[in-house]
Amino acid sequence: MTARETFSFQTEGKQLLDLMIHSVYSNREIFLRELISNASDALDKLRVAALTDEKLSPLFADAHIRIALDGTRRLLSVEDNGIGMNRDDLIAYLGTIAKSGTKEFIQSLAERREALTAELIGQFGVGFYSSFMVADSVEVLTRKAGDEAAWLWTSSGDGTYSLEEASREGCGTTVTLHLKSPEKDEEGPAGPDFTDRWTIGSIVRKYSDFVAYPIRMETETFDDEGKVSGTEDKVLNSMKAIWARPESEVSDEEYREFYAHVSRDGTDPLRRIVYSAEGVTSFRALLYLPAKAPLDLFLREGERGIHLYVKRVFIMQDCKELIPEYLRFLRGVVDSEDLPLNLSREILQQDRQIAVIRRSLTRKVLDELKRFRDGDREGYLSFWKEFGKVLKEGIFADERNRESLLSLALFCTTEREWITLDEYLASMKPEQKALYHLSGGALEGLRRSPHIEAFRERGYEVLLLDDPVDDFWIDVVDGYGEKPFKSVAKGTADLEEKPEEKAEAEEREKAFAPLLEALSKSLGEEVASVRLSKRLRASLACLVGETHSMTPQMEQLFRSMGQPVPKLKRVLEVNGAHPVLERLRNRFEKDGSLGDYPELLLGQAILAEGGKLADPARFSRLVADLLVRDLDDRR
Ligand SMILES: Nc1ncnc2c1ncn2[C@@H]1O[C@H](COP(=O)(O)OP(=O)(O)OP(=O)(O)O)[C@@H](O)[C@H]1O
Repeated sequence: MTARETFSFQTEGKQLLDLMIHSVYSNREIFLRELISNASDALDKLRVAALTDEKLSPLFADAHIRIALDGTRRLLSVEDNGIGMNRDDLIAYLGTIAKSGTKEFIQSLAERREALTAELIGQFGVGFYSSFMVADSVEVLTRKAGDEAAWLWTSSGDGTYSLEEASREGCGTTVTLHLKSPEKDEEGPAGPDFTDRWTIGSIVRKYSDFVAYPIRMETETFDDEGKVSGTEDKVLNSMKAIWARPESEVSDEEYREFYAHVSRDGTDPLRRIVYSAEGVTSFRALLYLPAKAPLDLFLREGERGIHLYVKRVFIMQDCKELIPEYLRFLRGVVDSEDLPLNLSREILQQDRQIAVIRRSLTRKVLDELKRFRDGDREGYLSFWKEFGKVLKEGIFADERNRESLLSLALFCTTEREWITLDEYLASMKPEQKALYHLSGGALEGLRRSPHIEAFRERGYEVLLLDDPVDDFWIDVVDGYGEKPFKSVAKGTADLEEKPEEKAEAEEREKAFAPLLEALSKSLGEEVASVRLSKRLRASLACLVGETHSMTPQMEQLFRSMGQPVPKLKRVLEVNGAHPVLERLRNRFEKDGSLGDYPELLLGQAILAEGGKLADPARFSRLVADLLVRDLDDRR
């Protein structure tokens, strides 16, 4: 036997424990749900391991979870005969927080010294550590399936834990909580008594009724006269797969609890999708739209939450193949009637039936989202604000459902907030030829951009695409509702002109030609060319891309990813009707000089679109020189 060793929790583990111990969280009973979920996961893991390892298969017998209570010593234990943990597992799983996102989140909470509220707890799975909300100390006695050695992990939540070799009959894990005494407990003697059988029974039924393994608890038996005659193990949960029951027979409460179980999210979901497909491929699905985006939504290794079952038997967690990447925020289960039980991750990728399930689920989810959009716009908007960015990835990636996804998207425009493309089309001017849009930067900047001036003047609404992902899909989509998409910051503005405007523009073109050529020459490699603008009204200058060129934001993104990108050259458009241009032309015609104006015009156009100057110090010097000259002139 090895001696007892003491370890420190990893920093974030300490911080999480600290938050758990010192926060008053009204819903502390969820610690039991967390322990039961872990036990149920451990049984799932053993069952799956036993499928491929013959030595383990006899171990998966009489799979169960057992709760034991001792009121005198204030003990509560949750025991399972699942996969168990070895020494390394204990250090890796109970000494560290492995989940990406959670770590950063805890750190930022601890730095801000923010109290752990139900809302915050909801944003990450509280897991095993939640035991410390109700216990002074916790013991974990565990033995990994296939191992002889067992281990005892103990901690009082004070920043350290200890490990020592121990013995345990059979594989599995027993988590024993030394419950806080009522005097030390924040809720005092009036709080729930977690050693009371009735209390525990109702907590189990409330949160864990559908757990697929029996949750047993020793219960007193009574003789005919009502006297305690002994004890026996009673099963507390119904074990009914919630998705296999008709929707009308399941209460909202049960659906909510199941969501908490599969998602480990403490916030109620926004909506559920219950789906049953019959035919060549039969399956049932119970999916949820979470209310809040998880912390790892944009991390490559983030969790993808659909669990796969075959004929009510758990097969695997986070089955990525069941839904497209852009629906990765969905949580829930899919239960197939036809797939084999011994599915491996490799087989999954090529399985034809999985592909059929994915197509059918995608269609169903998109239909449900349309219903959501039409039936509860406010709710849908809150969904869109959390997950719209992810759905928009689908516009790019899923050609088959592109039209549907476009119809689901909400946009802010120069005139309105959060409208659909159909709403945009419905209020379009009759002569308007395209769905105009502008991308790059934050909404406020876009709203003030010089590029939109002529469009606004004509009453054309411009879609403001402020998500970086917009630059990707907008390039692959031809149009919507038979109208093309057109950037107001690319190509020449093809706004129709009245005959007198046309004549005036031609006149101006001629008059400005020599100046434009000289400006273009002076700016050299900085711009593709300099031309008179049809889109500017009040502003002096702006930069526009070629019709199919990258936006500056995309250029920056590719560069930051280390990809070689040719330098983007854009056209400098100047406003011929602006007094500065008029005066510059006079000066140029008089003595052929341009002074610092080419650089000033270019810098000014970059600043107006919220861009970054290559040499801000130099630009600021040029402006200062200009100010001196102006002030000198006034002396
Ligand atoms: N009863 C158990 N049997 C085997 N392993 C367990 C058991 N309880 C916990 N573990 C291991 O410890 C890990 C950490 O558990 P914890 O409850 O903190 O987080 P989690 O279950 O992974 O995530 P969540 O935050 O979603 O609860 C688990 O992932 C699992 O590997």
